[in-house]
Amino acid sequence: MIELKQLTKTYGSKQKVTTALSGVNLTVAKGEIFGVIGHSGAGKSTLIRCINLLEQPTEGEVWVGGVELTKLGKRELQRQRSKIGMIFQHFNLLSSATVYNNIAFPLTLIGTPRAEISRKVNELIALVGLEEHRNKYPAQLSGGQKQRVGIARALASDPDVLLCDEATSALDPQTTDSILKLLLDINKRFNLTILLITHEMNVIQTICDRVAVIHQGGIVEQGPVSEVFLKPKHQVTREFINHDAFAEEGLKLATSALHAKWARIVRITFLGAKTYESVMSQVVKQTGVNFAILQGTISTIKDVPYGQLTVSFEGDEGDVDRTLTLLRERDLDVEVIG
Ligand SMILES: Nc1ncnc2c1ncn2[C@@H]1O[C@H](COP(=O)(O)OP(=O)(O)OP(=O)(O)O)[C@@H](O)[C@H]1O
Repeated sequence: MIELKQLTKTYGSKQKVTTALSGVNLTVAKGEIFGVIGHSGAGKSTLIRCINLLEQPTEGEVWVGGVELTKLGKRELQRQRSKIGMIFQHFNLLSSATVYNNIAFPLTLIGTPRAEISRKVNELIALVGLEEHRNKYPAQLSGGQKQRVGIARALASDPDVLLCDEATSALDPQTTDSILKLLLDINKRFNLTILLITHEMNVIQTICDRVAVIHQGGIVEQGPVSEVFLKPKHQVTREFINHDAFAEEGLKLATSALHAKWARIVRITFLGAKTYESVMSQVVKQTGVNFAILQGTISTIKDVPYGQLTVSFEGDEGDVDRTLTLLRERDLDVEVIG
């Protein structure tokens, strides 16, 4: 649905050139929710603005819905852009227009008949749950309600693609959750392709199918969210996931407190239904080794459960090796880390 080929964007003049994007290749499938995560200045905004050509790429191609946007003239580009909705971190609403008129705005611009506008806007107001607020102005709304108006406005022209530019970054965690649920709902309901940029790992984990990590204008890692987050390869990805220095410190402390003279420290990753199975206890019963849990997480990636345990196995070396083999045979990912 979206394809970026060797996308490069530089700013500035010959004296001082800033390369915001360098040779980016990315493909987003129809109906997918694709997240791009990166630190400040990594190139996220530039990337998303290049997709609807709000920013003109310096080199490379942008394809949306099988059409190469970078080749189009002004009028045809305008037409294709109507199929790409966008929402923003600071909502970008018209402060002097009501909720109803903000949502109606794109339809009014293209001369849609009044009755049709009324039907469509009422439908969208119900979809985003703002029935009680239709005649209010943006200043009378909370952040979450403003973003709901932004989403309804973006959907007014029945887009195939929705671009989300840090859409929840200005919202508190609870409101963020409700907006993410709404995005997930419209993705499923309309099979809408969503590309979002964020610096929040929680956003990716909650709604994205695939993720790309952007650093210094290049994609350093991409793939299904579970793969990238459970087996991060690049340092920047690790920073997003491996989070707190506390986790590392905690592991060091736990390791130094181990009683056994000999222990093997292992990170075990469970994905899907396996997360809730009693595989560990069955295997250690069989091999007779002891274990201590040093660290652990059980959570979900989108709606798939996963668990990650750091465990120290103590006992006869051969028995511990057999334990690891049996765990691998039960399809768990087992990584020896110490
Ligand atoms: N209009 C501009 N003129 C010159 N340089 C720019 C311009 N816009 C962005 N840049 C530079 O391009 C690089 C990427 O910026 P961009 O805004 O895309 O990053 P970002 O990942 O979205 O950051 P943030 O999360 O802070 O918004 C930065 O070095 C930035 O300073």
